[in-house]
Amino acid sequence: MARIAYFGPQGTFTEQAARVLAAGDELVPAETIRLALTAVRHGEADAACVPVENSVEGAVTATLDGLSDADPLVAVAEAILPVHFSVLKRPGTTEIRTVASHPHALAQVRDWLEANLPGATPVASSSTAAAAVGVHAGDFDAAVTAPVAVEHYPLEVVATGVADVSDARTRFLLVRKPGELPEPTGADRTSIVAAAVNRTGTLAELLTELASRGINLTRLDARPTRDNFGEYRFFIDFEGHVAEPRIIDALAALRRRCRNLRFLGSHPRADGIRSTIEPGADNDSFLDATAWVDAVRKGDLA
Ligand SMILES: O=C(O)C(=O)C[C@]1(C(=O)O)C=C[C@@H](O)C=C1
Repeated sequence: MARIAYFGPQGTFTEQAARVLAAGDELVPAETIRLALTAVRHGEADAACVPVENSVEGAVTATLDGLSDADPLVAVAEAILPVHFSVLKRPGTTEIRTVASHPHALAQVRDWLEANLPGATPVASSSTAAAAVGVHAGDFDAAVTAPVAVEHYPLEVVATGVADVSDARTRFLLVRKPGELPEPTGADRTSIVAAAVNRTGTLAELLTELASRGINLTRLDARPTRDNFGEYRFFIDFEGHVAEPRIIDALAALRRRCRNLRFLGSHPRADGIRSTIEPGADNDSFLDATAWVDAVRKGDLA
């Protein structure tokens, strides 16, 4: 049985995602995203389940930074879960003055809190479940949590189905040390992090390498390189799999252009959306073009 570290403690949305991505495996909570990733790097876990992007609040920066620093890890699977929160309080609490949660969660219920708990001060916690632990310990009056949290902590439900945006979703990754890649399915996502040299037009040039090969982006985030103020690295997700000739061609071109390029994985998309293939940018066209050049080099064609 594989050992899967997840961003915990028990009762987070990430635990729910881990149950989808690693059904039947041993799930081990880690207090932070960084610790979940470190457990894999140190060989204490075979894989880690971490949140990567939310449809309302955007990138989970701790995951992006955690994947681009230290030893490489690659994503081998993803899950997308709907995100509706429960608000829980300590039994017997009559006045809610503080309400705690993960910053991503608080950002997704701002309107609800303003309308329903206008006097309460929002407080950031390391995860939604950590907020529930804090309420139980008496540190806060209420917590914004995943619906399953109430099964783990002896708290009282104030409200369920709380979400400012009704179809909010979070995407989670299962990451492991580089090794065998998942097979291509035609509905795949590839992720990279690219640091380009800091001069006019470099980001446009990187994106053009993808666009000119008909590769559709699914996400673009920038994070500071940290060593030089004003310099960024770009997290780029796009349709396709590293086993495909069109993607191989694009990655080789990016490798030439980047100061630093890290491959973060190719895996099936949770939503099953198949790659958009532009005319002339299908894999057969790339194979045919390479075969033509080979024939020219051998003197068989001109
Ligand atoms: O705290 C949790 O329950 C998490 O799994 C983290 C997280 C996030 O990072 O976005 C996951 C889903 C929700 O969007 C809120 C919080």
